[in-house]
Amino acid sequence: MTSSSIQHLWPNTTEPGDQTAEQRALAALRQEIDQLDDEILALFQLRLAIADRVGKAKDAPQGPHVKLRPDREQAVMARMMKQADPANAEAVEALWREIVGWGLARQGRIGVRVWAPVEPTRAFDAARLRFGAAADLRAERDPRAALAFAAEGHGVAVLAINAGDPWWRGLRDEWSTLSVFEGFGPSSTPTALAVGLIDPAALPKGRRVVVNVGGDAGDGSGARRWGLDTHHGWTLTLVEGALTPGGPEGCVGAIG
Ligand SMILES: C=C(O[C@@H]1C=C(C(=O)O)C=C[C@H]1O)C(=O)O
Repeated sequence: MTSSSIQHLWPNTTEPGDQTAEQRALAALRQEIDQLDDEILALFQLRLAIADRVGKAKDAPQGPHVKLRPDREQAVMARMMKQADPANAEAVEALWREIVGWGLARQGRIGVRVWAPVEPTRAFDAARLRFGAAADLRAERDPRAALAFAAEGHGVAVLAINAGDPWWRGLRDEWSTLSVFEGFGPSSTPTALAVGLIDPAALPKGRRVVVNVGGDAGDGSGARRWGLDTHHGWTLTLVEGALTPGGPEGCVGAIG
């Protein structure tokens, strides 16, 4: 095929002068996007390199904790959401979760084991949104296997709050090194919790998760409490207020 016949088939793609005003406007906008993409790419790669350096500056994995820092991630997300145009809030949240997820992956990809016997895709989707594409997500059939995975420091577990298996009781005894650091659910009352070997100092600020033996009398402070589950005298509760993780109140984490 000769070049003249190509010009004949696509007459408007040859010379800029042959383009319509609409095509020129479109090309100019795409050029703007290309330039922005170049800037975003340069900044993203710079951010990844800095996340790498942050990882090297941390104690983990020599220490007992995973490199994930929920309090820092909470602060990064809050800063971005405060500045974002409300019309873009959903897009900014999803994108920054990805950005932070890849920042963490620079320090070692995180494994996530999900146990959710009812509506497993819902918990899986929530975990994917929270930890991003960089995370290695897998379903578990047994909550104990997910907890063991987290307790061995390989990654974190996302577990449904399901009366069929009150795994959360174990956070007071055999899994006491693990902390709850995230809640997932359609409302502010979570239906699944994320647990991991999180440095207690790095737990998010906000509502505390409490596992109590022998009912939920409260601590007398009048702090608001939301009961999440009860099983044979054990309760799983959310409490507003700064209880100390590992303290006698039975505080096993925080979900912000
Ligand atoms: C970069 C860090 O490590 C991880 C990655 C983060 C990020 O990319 O912003 C934030 C918290 C950590 O989970 C950090 O701790 O600051």
